[in-house]
Amino acid sequence: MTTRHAYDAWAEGRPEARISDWLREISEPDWSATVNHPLFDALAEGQMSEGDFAAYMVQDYGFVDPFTALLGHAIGDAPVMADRVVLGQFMGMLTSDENSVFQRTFDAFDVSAAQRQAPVYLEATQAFRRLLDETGKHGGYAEILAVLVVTEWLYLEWALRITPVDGLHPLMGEWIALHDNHAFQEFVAWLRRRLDEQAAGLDDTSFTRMAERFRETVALERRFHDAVHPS
Ligand SMILES: Cc1ncc(CN)c(N)n1
Repeated sequence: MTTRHAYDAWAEGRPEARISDWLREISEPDWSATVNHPLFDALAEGQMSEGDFAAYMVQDYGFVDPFTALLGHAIGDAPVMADRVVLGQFMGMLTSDENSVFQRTFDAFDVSAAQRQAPVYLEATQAFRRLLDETGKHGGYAEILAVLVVTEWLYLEWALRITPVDGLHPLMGEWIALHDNHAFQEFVAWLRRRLDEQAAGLDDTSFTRMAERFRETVALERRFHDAVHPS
């Protein structure tokens, strides 16, 4: 199911076939369960308490830390300067605008020093941290791109799906806007294009490993959001 042979069979008769579309399709039902997660509806509808939002952001900062390191690996492993430029620009946004939303959320919602310095991470957060760490250290560029495509494309999709209510807390609005803007859409389109190109050149074993990493990341996204927003 995750082999190049399976992809070739899927692509036959589809002139517009893209590896990233196939990866997404073989990651169902976890993909749609994450995009349509009730956490994002609660967030957009103003139904999420400030405490729950802060708790989600504490767990998500536990994701963002090794995610930033993963992006560093991507910049280092990229085959060309043009990729380093795009990834470096995203790194700039992540470590400035996005980091600032976390810090201001922790300040605004009185997240304690203990929770900031030594947070207790849920099992799902710990599993995600391990995946990001392992992929950065051992995965190689195509596998790293597979993880980045999942994490960013999923966040773009839920952000495009929801409509924030008027009067939403400004920090919640900022969190949504970070994932629903033109520059982010362009970045996700670029990530998908580069994954399609890199995956096309992989040998069969690396191709399967990349596809499994993609599916594993989608499954972890679902698990993470189920854990931070149990229904
Ligand atoms: C768990 C998770 N996945 C993805 C994203 C978007 N970078 C995020 N902030 N958190």
